[in-house]
Amino acid sequence: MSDSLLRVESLNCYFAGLRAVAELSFDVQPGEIKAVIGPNGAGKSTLFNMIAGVTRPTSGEIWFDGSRIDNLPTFRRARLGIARTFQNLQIFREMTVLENVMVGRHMQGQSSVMGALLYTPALRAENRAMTETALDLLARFELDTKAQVLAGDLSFGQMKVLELARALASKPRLLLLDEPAAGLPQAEAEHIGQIITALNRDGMTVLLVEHNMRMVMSLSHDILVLNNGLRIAEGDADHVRRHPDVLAAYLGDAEYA
Ligand SMILES: Nc1ncnc2c1ncn2[C@@H]1O[C@H](COP(=O)(O)OP(=O)(O)OP(=O)(O)O)[C@@H](O)[C@H]1O
Repeated sequence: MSDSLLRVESLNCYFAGLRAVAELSFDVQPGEIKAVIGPNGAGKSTLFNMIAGVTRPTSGEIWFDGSRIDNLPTFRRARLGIARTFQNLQIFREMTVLENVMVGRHMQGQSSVMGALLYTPALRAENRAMTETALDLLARFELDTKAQVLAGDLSFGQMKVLELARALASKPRLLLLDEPAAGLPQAEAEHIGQIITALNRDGMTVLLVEHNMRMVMSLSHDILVLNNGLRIAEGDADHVRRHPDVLAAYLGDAEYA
């Protein structure tokens, strides 16, 4: 569809003959929360990495807001408005919480290299504005009281929230969330789910990979199910939950109860 924010077309990824993603096509519409699920080894991370620009597709196309992006380096995709979080947190533990968010915010900074070297008034003003925006973000996630705390001293759940805040600091249009609930007890997973839902209500488009089925089923508008690199189902929670191929793929998987 032409009004998609993200379009994946006939995407393939082979690793030395092993098919990780095969002939995969799908759309993400602006304003939707779409989840990608599937058993271990289904190809979810490979797909995510191809969209973020970490893994090069063997063939196929990826389009973002009308532009083809599969040949662009990661930072160009980020500048176009794609932000991501990582399954294994990538927090700077020796930096403060505020500094971690500022790192994300600097992606959008406009000052020139010369301006940065001379620390011009324009850069000072930009930095001030960035700090305020970062503090606003932290307040939104109830982390403002921790702004000056070292990120490494946060609880695991707070680090997950911080990573989300940092991704948002670049003011993305598409948020790629790689297992945002991984490693969290259900109550904290629900808190993350509420944050994602609130962001989406404010207009954020989200594509997430997640094993926590309760979270996926409760917040996704659309769910894409992969198995062995292939799409086996796509649709809303009710459709996916009842799909015979999905049930067969997850047979014996305790997480999908
Ligand atoms: N860099 C790589 N080199 C070789 N094979 C890889 C590489 N990355 C992934 N694979 C293989 O591709 C297939 C898909 O893996 P992928 O990590 O994308 O699955 P996944 O759905 O994310 O699994 P999980 O839920 O366990 O994270 C697997 O068979 C995996 O072993």
